[in-house]
Amino acid sequence: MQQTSPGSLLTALRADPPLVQNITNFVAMNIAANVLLAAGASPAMVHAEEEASEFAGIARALTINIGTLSAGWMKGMHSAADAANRAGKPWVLDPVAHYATNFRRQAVDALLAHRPTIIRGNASEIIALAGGTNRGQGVDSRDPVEQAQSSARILAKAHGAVVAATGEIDFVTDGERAFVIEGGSRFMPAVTALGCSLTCLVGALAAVFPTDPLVSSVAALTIFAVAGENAARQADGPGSFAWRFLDALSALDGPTLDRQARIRAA
Ligand SMILES: Nc1ncnc2c1ncn2[C@@H]1O[C@H](COP(=O)(O)OP(=O)(O)O)[C@@H](O)[C@H]1O
Ligand SMILES: Cc1ncsc1CCOP(=O)(O)O
Ligand SMILES: [Mg+2]
Repeated sequence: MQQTSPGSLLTALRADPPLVQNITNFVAMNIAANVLLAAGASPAMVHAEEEASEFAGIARALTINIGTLSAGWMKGMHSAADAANRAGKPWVLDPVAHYATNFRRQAVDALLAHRPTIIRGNASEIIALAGGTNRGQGVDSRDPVEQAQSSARILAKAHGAVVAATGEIDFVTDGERAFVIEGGSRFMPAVTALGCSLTCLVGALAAVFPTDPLVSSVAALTIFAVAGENAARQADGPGSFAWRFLDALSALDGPTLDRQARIRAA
């Protein structure tokens, strides 16, 4: 097992569970916290403007998601992103349905000014963020990841961030290097907030290996791909898939992850 393989990073996460602050949405809070616990991390859903920046000083990584945005939450997001940057900690942006309304578009523009370490979105969100025409509907993607790859590369260069575009396959790039990760299950987009939960896991892996957020992002995407594949084997539909996914995440170990990983340079 290489020192930076997904399996070795999962083992490192379990050995020293990172505290991850998530400013996420009402839909995602519960499942995302359970996903982080099943993976072995310590989640904390902390968004109030009175404490968000103080907490960012304690946590090893921060994730910000605009899924159920309101004006009060924006203040917490800005102060937490500032605090994470000042402390040199990685933070991840999930621009949920940012193309849907002016409020969301403006919020994402303002958050991008804080220079996220990693941006994780579905294919439609990544295409739209780079100014392309997308077919997304609300929070749901309707574009193939293949079409988001050039957008992801453009965004990565423009914002100095790692950019992950997810869907049936996943694509991740820092603007120079790029990888495709295969796996997962058709049930995944049928369970709400799994993408939001993945964003939180991307934060957890960035905390474990902050020196190379592309490598840590590949690990997080691979963990989801392999756990999703394993959970789907016995799932009857989205309901049983959801609990089997948590079980598959918690059962996954480093060597198994590396054995099942399907990652290729792109
Ligand atoms: N059709 C699919 N087949 C396999 N995995 C999928 C599929 N659609 C999404 N996924 C996986 O589901 C997770 C969430 O991605 P996605 O659905 O793109 O995000 P979001 O929930 O933000 O729209 C990722 O791990 C992705 O690889
Ligand atoms: C349904 C919904 N509505 C606002 S946020 C949200 C959850 C979106 O989760 P995901 O982006 O992971 O599909
Ligand atoms: Mg999403």
